[in-house]
Amino acid sequence: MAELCIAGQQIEFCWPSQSQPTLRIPELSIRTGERILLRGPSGSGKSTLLSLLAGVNQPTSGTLTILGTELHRLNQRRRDKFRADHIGYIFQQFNLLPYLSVYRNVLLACDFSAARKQKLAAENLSPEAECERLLTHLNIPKELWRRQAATLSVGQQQRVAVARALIGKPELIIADEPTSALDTDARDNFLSLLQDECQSANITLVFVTHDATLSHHFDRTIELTEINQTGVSA
Ligand SMILES: Nc1ncnc2c1ncn2[C@@H]1O[C@H](COP(=O)(O)OP(=O)(O)OP(=O)(O)O)[C@@H](O)[C@H]1O
Repeated sequence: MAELCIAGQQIEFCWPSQSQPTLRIPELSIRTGERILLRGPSGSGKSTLLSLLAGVNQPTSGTLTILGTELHRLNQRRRDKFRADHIGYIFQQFNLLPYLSVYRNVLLACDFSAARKQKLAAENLSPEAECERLLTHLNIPKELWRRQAATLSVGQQQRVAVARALIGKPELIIADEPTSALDTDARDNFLSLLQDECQSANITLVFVTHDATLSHHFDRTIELTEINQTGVSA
């Protein structure tokens, strides 16, 4: 059986301010290298589940293992390090540092992770060379690399955020609706580039969207309303 990147049993999560759990998921298995579309209506708990996968929040009960590690057993400092080393996160609003250059924004992910730098070094790559390869593959013209990130278009910022998530080949990429501001052509192009990079490095991808028309880009779609036994709350 293929190795699991994500394995969860009886995962339950309740926000401290809420009386009912947002998530109650009996079983969640995602194989290494699988590219998953996670879908569900607004308020169904997609971002909440991503926060558990990234170790930002911990399940209230049950077990959740990411790359063989139960993140809730780590202290905050080791969880942050685990995330920097092994997980690339693409946020809905990209979260680039607006006054830093495109180039520095991408390299930042390596500044925070010796493991990412080591992985590149093992392939005789410098972070700078990999940054340039990714920006080129993601169609960011060279004349933009020294510009402040905030001066780029939304679509360009989105691709810079992908380069930052991918640099140093983390094992897991989590993307929280990064395509919502794109038109259909730009979205398909963006997804193809992201998929290419994940496929070539055997990176597991968990990609959240409302949009069912994107499912053909992925190996498998998980409908949150089907696996979550609390039902939809919105
Ligand atoms: N920080 C928080 N504190 C308390 N409750 C929260 C918090 N974040 C989310 N929730 C609640 O958890 C439930 C699921 O929210 P979540 O953001 O995970 O849904 P979603 O599926 O990602 O929605 P959307 O598609 O609109 O982004 C909602 O009822 C929401 O009110």
